[in-house]
Amino acid sequence: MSKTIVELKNVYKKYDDGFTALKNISFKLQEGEFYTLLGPSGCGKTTILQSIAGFTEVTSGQVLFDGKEINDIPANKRQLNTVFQDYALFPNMNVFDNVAFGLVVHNAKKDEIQTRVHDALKMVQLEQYATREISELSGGQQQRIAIARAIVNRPKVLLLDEPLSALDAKLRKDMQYELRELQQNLGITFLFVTHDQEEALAMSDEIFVMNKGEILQKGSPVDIYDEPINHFVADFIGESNIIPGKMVADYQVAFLGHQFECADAGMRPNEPVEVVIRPEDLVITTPEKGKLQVKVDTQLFRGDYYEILAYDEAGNEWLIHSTNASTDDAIIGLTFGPDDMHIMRYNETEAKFNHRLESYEE
Ligand SMILES: Nc1ncnc2c1ncn2[C@@H]1O[C@H](COP(=O)(O)OP(=O)(O)OP(=O)(O)O)[C@@H](O)[C@H]1O
Repeated sequence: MSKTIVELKNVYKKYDDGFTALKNISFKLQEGEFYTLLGPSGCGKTTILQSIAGFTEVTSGQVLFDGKEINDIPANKRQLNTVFQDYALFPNMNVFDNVAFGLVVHNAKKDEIQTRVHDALKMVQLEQYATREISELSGGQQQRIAIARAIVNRPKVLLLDEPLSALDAKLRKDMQYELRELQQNLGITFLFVTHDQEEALAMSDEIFVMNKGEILQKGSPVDIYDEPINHFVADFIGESNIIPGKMVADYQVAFLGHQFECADAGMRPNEPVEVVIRPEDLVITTPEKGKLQVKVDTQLFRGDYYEILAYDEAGNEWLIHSTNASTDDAIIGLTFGPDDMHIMRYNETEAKFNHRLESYEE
């Protein structure tokens, strides 16, 4: 049974100018797991990290570490470390001295510093770079040194604020693999911040989706992708077609003048809903065989699939991923199964959504 290492209970943060950056944030981080705070710019991700790190005071609520409240414990006494977006390395020190810095400050013994710096550099595969100057390293190597510097103190929790955002696309992908592997090898809890949904889906055990100072949904990448709680989450996580409809009865939804069997239940008869269908779940067929007919507008070749943009008669936009090209202006049929549709209730909270899901899955 894993243990809770960090917990936020009903945390609010109001800045001096009166702006409320965090509204009633509660979550638990278990030991050894990889968590991601995901949301658009300005939603409060960094403010959460700073509240845990001790760089900002919360206005109300509790921050707990290992079961004890740490609201009044200064940042340098907290058993965690932060990796910043700009790495914050010391340019006038070499790699060894950068990584050793935290240990030197804590008056560690010389041979212990040697061993621990060596171990940390080995972890990030840069042990042969100890005497290099920071300016002689690539962006990816500097990133790894920043991580080595953070793990040398063997923190129980590592906070990472958009640590990959300065890297180019290819290196960023490589570093995603490396970071995930490093986290698994170290067994440290990672709390990672990003506004990149692909990065969050690829790396995390659990994602907290945020918007405007609130956590809208918590869950595994698969849960969040397959069962988004509302329009914002469905739209923010991956691409989706979101069509207004109504729930006729349990497992029966209607939209665009047709009724379809679906996999959702627990709503009022005729309740207005939104139907989410992911572009990769739509299959193109002839207009006669299709459950819906749409007219192709444009298409883009994306390497391993075509991204096809089409419109239905009501003017709704449909995004379709297909391995076959289509023809501009062609009328095509679309098919999809009951499990390819996810039904969202307007204004449903995460707690109510989970309760509804449990009630009909039992
Ligand atoms: N010192 C401050 N005083 C007033 N408002 C602040 C202060 N620091 C941050 N904010 C505001 O709080 C909100 C949340 O900021 P935060 O940096 O946590 O967002 P974020 O999700 O990390 O954004 P980004 O992805 O752009 O880094 C923003 O609207 C920001 O303008």
